[in-house]
Amino acid sequence: MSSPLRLVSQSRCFQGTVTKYEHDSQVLRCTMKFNVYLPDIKTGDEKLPVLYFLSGLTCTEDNFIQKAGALHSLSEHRVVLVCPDTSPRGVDIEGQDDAWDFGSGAGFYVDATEPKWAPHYNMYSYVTVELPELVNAHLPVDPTRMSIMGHSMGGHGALICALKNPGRYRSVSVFAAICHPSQCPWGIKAFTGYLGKDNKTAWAAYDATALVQRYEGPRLSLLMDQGDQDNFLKEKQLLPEHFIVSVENCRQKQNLIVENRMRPGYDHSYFFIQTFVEEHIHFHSLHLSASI
Ligand SMILES: N[C@@H](CCC(=O)N[C@@H](CS)C(=O)NCC(=O)O)C(=O)O
Repeated sequence: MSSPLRLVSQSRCFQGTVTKYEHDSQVLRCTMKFNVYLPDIKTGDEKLPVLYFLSGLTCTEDNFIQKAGALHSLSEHRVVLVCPDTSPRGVDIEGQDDAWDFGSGAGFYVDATEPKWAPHYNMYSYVTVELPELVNAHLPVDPTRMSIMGHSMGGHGALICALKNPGRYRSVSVFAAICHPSQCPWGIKAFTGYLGKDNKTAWAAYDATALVQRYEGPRLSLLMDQGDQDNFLKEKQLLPEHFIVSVENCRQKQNLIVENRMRPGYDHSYFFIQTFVEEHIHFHSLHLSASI
């Protein structure tokens, strides 16, 4: 059987390769691209741990892999990186390109229920089911050693993927995550559009601050980084303080190992990510290599 993954481009980088693939997504009903960094495989049957990175608003599969400076560290720690896009592409939905914070480039990692968006905007199922199944089937990764990280909207995505799937991810880390989407302008706009204005139960099911309070599952390690000069923090788009209060109120808080860092002077940009990304890769590598 031929592979569903079509090779778009490939470049060597440190002791490994960056490859862009294209495939026909069933859950998004469109052609999607994603990037993979694969450290060199030493023996034929070797399987490496895998880290998913979810990007923020306006991003594609390229931002993190090109701008974060993470590949040297991934090569050293021998961890595979998978970077998906942030929304369905090339679909025909009226208004999808009207705003930078909704529609194209802003899928918000939910499965839409509003009829206009539901046929395509299913980024939650894409990043938690369809993409990992493809990666596990066609790349040399160990499906039992999987972690997730993200930035901004992708930080929200990483948190909900981990919290909604206890035990699936070994660790989760975020840069400047949208932590309480039900109560910030970006999240309210996205949830209203994709899930419906009055569907507050569905909103809570995709909201890290609501989900973490009810978390029941094995120990989960979370690393959170936030710059104190981040304009979106000042505009109350991110609300990490709400998430931390919810962690404190979780009945099983002994199972949530949260390290929350405020970084003086840093903003929301990839310069901030570059500064701390090695610490995140090291954090994930420890969890991915631990025997459990
Ligand atoms: N639309 C605004 C803000 C978008 C923005 O800051 N996006 C963040 C994620 S929320 C990002 O990662 N942008 C892409 C980049 O910096 O490479 C702009 O373009 O200035």
